[in-house]
Amino acid sequence: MRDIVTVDTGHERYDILVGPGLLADPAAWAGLPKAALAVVVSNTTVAPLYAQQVVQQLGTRYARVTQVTLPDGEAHKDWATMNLIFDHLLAEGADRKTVLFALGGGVVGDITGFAAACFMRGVPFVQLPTTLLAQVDSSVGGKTAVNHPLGKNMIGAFYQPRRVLCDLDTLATLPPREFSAGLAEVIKYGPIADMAFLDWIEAHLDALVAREPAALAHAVRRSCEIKAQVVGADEKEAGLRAILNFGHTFGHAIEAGLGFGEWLHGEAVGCGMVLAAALSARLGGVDEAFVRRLTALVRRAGLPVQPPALGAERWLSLMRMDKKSEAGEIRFVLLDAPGKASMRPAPDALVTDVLRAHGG
Ligand SMILES: NC(=O)c1ccc[n+]([C@@H]2O[C@H](COP(=O)([O-])OP(=O)(O)OC[C@H]3O[C@@H](n4cnc5c(N)ncnc54)[C@H](O)[C@@H]3O)[C@@H](O)[C@H]2O)c1
Ligand SMILES: O=C(O)C(=O)C[C@@H](O)[C@H](O)[C@H](O)COP(=O)(O)O
Ligand SMILES: [Zn+2]
Repeated sequence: MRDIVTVDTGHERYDILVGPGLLADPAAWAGLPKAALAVVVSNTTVAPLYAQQVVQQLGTRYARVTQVTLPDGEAHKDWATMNLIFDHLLAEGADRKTVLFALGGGVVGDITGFAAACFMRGVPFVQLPTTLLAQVDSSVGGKTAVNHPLGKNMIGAFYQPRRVLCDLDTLATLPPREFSAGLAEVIKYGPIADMAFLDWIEAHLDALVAREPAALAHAVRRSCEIKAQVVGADEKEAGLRAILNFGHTFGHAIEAGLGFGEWLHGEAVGCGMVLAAALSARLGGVDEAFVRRLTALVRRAGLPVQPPALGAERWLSLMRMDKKSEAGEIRFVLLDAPGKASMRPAPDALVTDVLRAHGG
């Protein structure tokens, strides 16, 4: 049993397959780009778990299959790690048709996608996401990047994958903290786009945490549907796509401010959504009851709701680095109403007041 969600940007079109057993299902691999060489990019944690079945599938379709194993962790989402992929591709005689397969979470997916965008000015790549976060968000939509010490995802490209295979079975080995981090991006889709989905998440959170297959399948499929629709309408974030950044202006400041890897991306986004909702309430978009509702859900998902105490000036300078800022003005994704969001500036005094009220 599998679901298919299609991303259509107007000039590129690809399928996201969602279901159990996809990595081992030959049908899921049919029709991928032809090449002499396929390269599986993974990391030291995921490769021992899943690379073998991927290599086995690819071995029936490509003359040669090689592997690059990257160090694990957000702290390694950088230029030096991406260079390991280029070193491998050049040493193995890769050409313009070589296909890269990103096997892992969002870190592997973002680095591999960016490497694919750059190598020989662009080679095809396929996303094989193995975390909840990667299945509901990062593998879809073509945002690829590495971090810079001064800012999150600062160097990157929009570059779409040829296919996304969300094998739900891989989620069985995910540590609970990482699973919670993925729930943050699932929850995100409710306040910004679909309040019925938020109701569903609240009602099925226990089933999700227990990783019940039907609940997981629905959460991944619905998340991908919402993301595919937004990306299809605004691939390069001219406007609408920014709603997918709800909670991220605060969240990325936490990640960069504490040093990448201290808080997980999903943890920072969960807390960031609470702050962004509180800021929205101060500006009249939602009421305090909605902020309490979202805070309770984020907490129930096992995510932090109290930001680190970075100090007002540090918060503001970190958030000014955000890619949505223009001419030094920070722009937040705020809720105009439950289920509806847009990008706007907010007065610094109000932002620091919200941070202070939450202990930041
Ligand atoms: N491109 C986008 O649109 C987008 C969207 C959201 C997040 N992101 C990025 O994604 C990254 C976060 O991704 P993430 O949460 O997947 O983190 P991650 O890639 O670091 O993976 C989390 C941890 O789980 C391990 N892991 C992965 N799959 C596993 C499995 N099946 N079993 C056991 N362990 C497994 C990984 O090795 C890692 O230690 C951040 O860098 C974030 O900026 C990008
Ligand atoms: O796909 C998008 O657009 C998003 O904003 C999804 C986010 O969850 C993701 O963390 C993304 O990488 C953030 O993008 P950035 O442009 O703020 O770096
Ligand atoms: Zn995110």
